[in-house]
Amino acid sequence: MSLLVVDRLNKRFGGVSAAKDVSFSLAAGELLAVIGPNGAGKSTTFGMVGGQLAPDSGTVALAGEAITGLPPREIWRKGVGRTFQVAQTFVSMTVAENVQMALVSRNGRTRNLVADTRALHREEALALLDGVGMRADADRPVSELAYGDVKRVELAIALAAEPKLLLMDEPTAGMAPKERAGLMGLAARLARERGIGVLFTEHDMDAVFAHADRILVLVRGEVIAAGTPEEVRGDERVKRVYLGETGVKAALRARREAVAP
Ligand SMILES: Nc1ncnc2c1ncn2[C@@H]1O[C@H](COP(=O)(O)OP(=O)(O)OP(=O)(O)O)[C@@H](O)[C@H]1O
Repeated sequence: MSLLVVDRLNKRFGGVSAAKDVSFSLAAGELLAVIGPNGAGKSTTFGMVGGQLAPDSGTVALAGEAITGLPPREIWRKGVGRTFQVAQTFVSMTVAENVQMALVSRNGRTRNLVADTRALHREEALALLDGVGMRADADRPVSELAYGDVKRVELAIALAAEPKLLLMDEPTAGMAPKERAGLMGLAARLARERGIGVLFTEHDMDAVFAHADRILVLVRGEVIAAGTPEEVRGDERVKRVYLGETGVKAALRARREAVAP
């Protein structure tokens, strides 16, 4: 059974069709990239899966259960996590405390006493930080970290909720190219190891073609192509409207580098 099934979602904003019969599915442990030019409907599609936006029509099902139009908190409880929202970290707290807060939240305990949090779930938090290569920085305040390291901590925070599905909205935005490849590679490895389905948007085509199992191409709210990186790369319509010849060559190079031993 697919982990996520999105069936004919539609959303209009006034005269603009931001999503037109958008359908796709995603398996556990699979990475699906949603790409397309500015205004293609990527954020709208994410919002309808995450609960921030109610679709005009269509359905979203997670592990066979309808979640269409539920509030974001309810969708989160059912196992849909989101990464890379800046507000997710508390900069005055340490790296470990941030992850501990997420673990407390997952377990549904009260967050009233921050002092208690310092002792709770410490070992589990350290194990998660180990997984993202941030164990050595556990007791530093987040405010001291480099941007790329904050992103790693955010990934650990997202994993603390034990999501079935992770929504990653431009995870590498604002990062240097080398850091981008590292972060996406890490997210891909952890998702596959843990059987987490990942839906991500990304403007960096190198990151998309190197790490996505499948790619969905949106243009003006419509899915114009969907398939493996190889299929999408070879799609004439995609080449014409989006990637262009330069993009296709860059994509080929990124894929070669990612699969090289
Ligand atoms: N709240 C809104 N009110 C009115 N129009 C909106 C709203 N949200 C999105 N739109 C419009 O819907 C279309 C799709 O926007 P969306 O943000 O989903 O695109 P996107 O692919 O995420 O773009 P970007 O890559 O620039 O983030 C655009 O034409 C946009 O102007």
